[in-house]
Amino acid sequence: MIEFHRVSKTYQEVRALDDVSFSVQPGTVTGFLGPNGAGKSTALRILAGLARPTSGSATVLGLPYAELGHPGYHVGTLLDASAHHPGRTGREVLTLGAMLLGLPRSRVAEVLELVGLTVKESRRAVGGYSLGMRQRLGIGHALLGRPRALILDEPANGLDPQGIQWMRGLLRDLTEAGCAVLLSSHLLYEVEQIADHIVMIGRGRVLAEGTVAELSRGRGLEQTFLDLTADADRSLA
Ligand SMILES: Nc1ncnc2c1ncn2[C@@H]1O[C@H](COP(=O)(O)OP(=O)(O)OP(=O)(O)O)[C@@H](O)[C@H]1O
Repeated sequence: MIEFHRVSKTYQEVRALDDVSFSVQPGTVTGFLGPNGAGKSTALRILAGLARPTSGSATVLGLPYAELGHPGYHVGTLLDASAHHPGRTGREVLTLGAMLLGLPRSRVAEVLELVGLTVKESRRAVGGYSLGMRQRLGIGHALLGRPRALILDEPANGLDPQGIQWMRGLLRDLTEAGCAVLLSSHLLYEVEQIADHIVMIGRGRVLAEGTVAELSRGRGLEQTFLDLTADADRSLA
């Protein structure tokens, strides 16, 4: 459902992505893990049509994002939880999103409930939201059109343990309904709790992919991650 095929991206001197290929199947959560600067956001931005690959292709439902008709009905994106205007209320942000998609206002109330924001909170300006509340709002915004694919950049940032548990439940419900979820993080523990499948990236290259059990190799995901990213650093030093 989500497919990266030999994607490379170069910014002047920096090779942010180097021949990246992997796919995300319907009904699964894929955790996209990598240290700072590994290329995660670049890959997700390319998938969401916000940056062009230097070569290769990234598609959702077989098409590049820009070629999807009514993308909000197919793909939900959360790339920056702080992207919304700080002076707007959470309810206004969702209402504008619903209007753009031609959805009834009743969808706003449904989404608020889905992401656990109260009526009172929804009437406050987003500038006064905690990071966790902004993440919930951003996830709600991504879900407005009931998309079949979700792209989430660092959605666990700022969520407390209850928030992580809530997100795990939400993503489980979505994947049971057939949704494909790609989420990036450098928070290993959170990804381990949430993802069915993991793609590890370092220095713009896919270092490994598989289930948590496969990648843990009996020594834990964290050790695998540290070893692989150190090897990638050494090979490019
Ligand atoms: N617009 C840009 N112009 C120049 N270089 C960029 C640009 N965007 C990203 N880069 C570089 O590309 C590389 C990958 O960055 P990217 O933000 O994709 O990594 P990341 O894995 O998301 O990191 P983090 O976990 O810190 O958010 C970095 O070296 C970064 O400096």
